[in-house]
Amino acid sequence: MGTQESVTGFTTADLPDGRIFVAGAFREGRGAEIESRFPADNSLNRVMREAGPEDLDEAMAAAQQAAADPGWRDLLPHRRADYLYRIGQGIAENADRISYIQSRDTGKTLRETYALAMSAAGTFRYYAAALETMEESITPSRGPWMTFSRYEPIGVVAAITPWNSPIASDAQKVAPALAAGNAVVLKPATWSPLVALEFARIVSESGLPAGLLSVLPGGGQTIGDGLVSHPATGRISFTGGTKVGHAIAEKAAQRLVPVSLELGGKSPTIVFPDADMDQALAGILYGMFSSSGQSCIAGSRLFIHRSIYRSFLERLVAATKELKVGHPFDANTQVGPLIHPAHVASVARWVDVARSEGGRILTGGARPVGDLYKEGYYYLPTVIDGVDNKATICQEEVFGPVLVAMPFDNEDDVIRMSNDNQYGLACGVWSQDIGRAMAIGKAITAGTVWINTYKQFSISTPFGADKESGIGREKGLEGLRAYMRQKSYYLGDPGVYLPWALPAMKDSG
Ligand SMILES: NC(=O)C1=CN([C@@H]2O[C@H](COP(=O)(O)OP(=O)(O)OC[C@H]3O[C@@H](n4cnc5c(N)ncnc54)[C@H](O)[C@@H]3O)[C@@H](O)[C@H]2O)C=CC1
Ligand SMILES: CN(C=O)/C=C(\CC(=O)O)C(=O)O
Repeated sequence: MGTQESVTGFTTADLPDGRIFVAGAFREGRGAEIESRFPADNSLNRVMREAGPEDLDEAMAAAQQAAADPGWRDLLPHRRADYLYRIGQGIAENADRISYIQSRDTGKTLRETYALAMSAAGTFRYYAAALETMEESITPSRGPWMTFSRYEPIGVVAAITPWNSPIASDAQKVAPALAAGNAVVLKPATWSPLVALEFARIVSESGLPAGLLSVLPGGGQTIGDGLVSHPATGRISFTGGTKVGHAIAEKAAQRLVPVSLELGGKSPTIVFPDADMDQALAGILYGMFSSSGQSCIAGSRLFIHRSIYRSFLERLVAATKELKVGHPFDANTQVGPLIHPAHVASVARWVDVARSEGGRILTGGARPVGDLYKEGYYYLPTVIDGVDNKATICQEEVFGPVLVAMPFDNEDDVIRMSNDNQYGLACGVWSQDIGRAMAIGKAITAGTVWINTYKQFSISTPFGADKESGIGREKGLEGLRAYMRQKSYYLGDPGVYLPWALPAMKDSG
């Protein structure tokens, strides 16, 4: 793979050395030994030790101490912003390196991982700017006092992230949590431990006081569960699968710890006959098969109006066959490998489920063959039809490059089918009748509606959903408030003496 590696300007020597980041220092973890491997060819990234329970306890103690330190707790917002600006600048200056490390971690293409790195840099800049401009609120007085809200830090935030877009999801939690004046203990996914450690290096170089961030790669059942259960955890911010989200929410409920949950999806995309077909085709391919389909918002259920079903589906299948499935370092690659062999097997099992339900595999449905693919964790972009919306393959999240297409007859029909699903994360509508598209978007249960576009993100726009797709919102100012505690103040007017009892109630007789 040397030739591919050389195009990056980096080698595996540039990968983080695998030490975890605890209370401002890098050191070997005291947990299990793991291997991090490159999904493109199964080559070794690092052998490292994950965090152990002792590391978690030390990180949490340091976080508590750092959060309570007046030097941080009482720091004025624009001074906290200085740290976030420095971290954002550090990420931007190291974007190529972060991109390489994240690609080695996850198998995502360099184009995708560079975009995620710059997204993370923008996230830190956005929340720094928010800190400098966010206003508190004086509420209309209803008595001889002035009323206003103050927003205070929570204390220690447990941030738990998935493997599909680690640097972006790490930043979307750590930046607002620090901006709000908290300390953060971050646990990245077991399958993508390295880029979070590069992130830790950049944060460390920003001069952020020790203890305010620790990064503990470790198992979900050990470090993840330990974070959720730890008495010092004041808020849990989780992104991952719905099943784990439920488990975390149940644990958090025992201590009434607030949670934000960014979970799974099975998002519908709808194509009307008046859509710009070329635009819709490009958007649907990107919305489904970029990130190799490993995206929470992947448009994995495609509803095509019956009048154009055959013609549009034929174009879609032909275009899917043309997608470049290749090495993540190849600039022409559109679809790279999946994260892990176990995930390839999971995706293949879902395609077998579709077959068992009468699904027709119109393209894909297998691993690619050829020297390039034999060591990597590849799976072909797959399009299936011939099943109805009640089928398991239409109800469950695959989190891989598998699209299911179905016809619809009218707006009521497609709204009903779109909502007939446990998830409610996102939806896409392709129509040049914007009034209709807005009405469809309003009627579908989804946290994000894309109209004549798809899978576009902005840190200034809240993201999240309901039903089995989560609780709460990330990004935007809502994403900042989530890491604060609102406190109401009543400031009594001078010289006003409160009557002993409230004015007598009017005689109700
Ligand atoms: N809604 C959103 O914004 C996003 C949602 N996702 C979802 O994430 C999933 C794929 O990511 P995975 O890492 O496979 O999800 P996962 O749920 O298996 O793991 C997510 C994180 O939780 C940890 N974890 C696992 N069990 C835990 C437990 N009992 N207690 C605490 N932590 C635990 C894991 O180690 C990992 O760090 C998909 O369902 C996808 O839809 C992914 C990206 C964005
Ligand atoms: C939530 N989200 C982006 O904000 C999801 C993404 C892209 C990313 O993580 O940046 C995804 O699932 O691919």
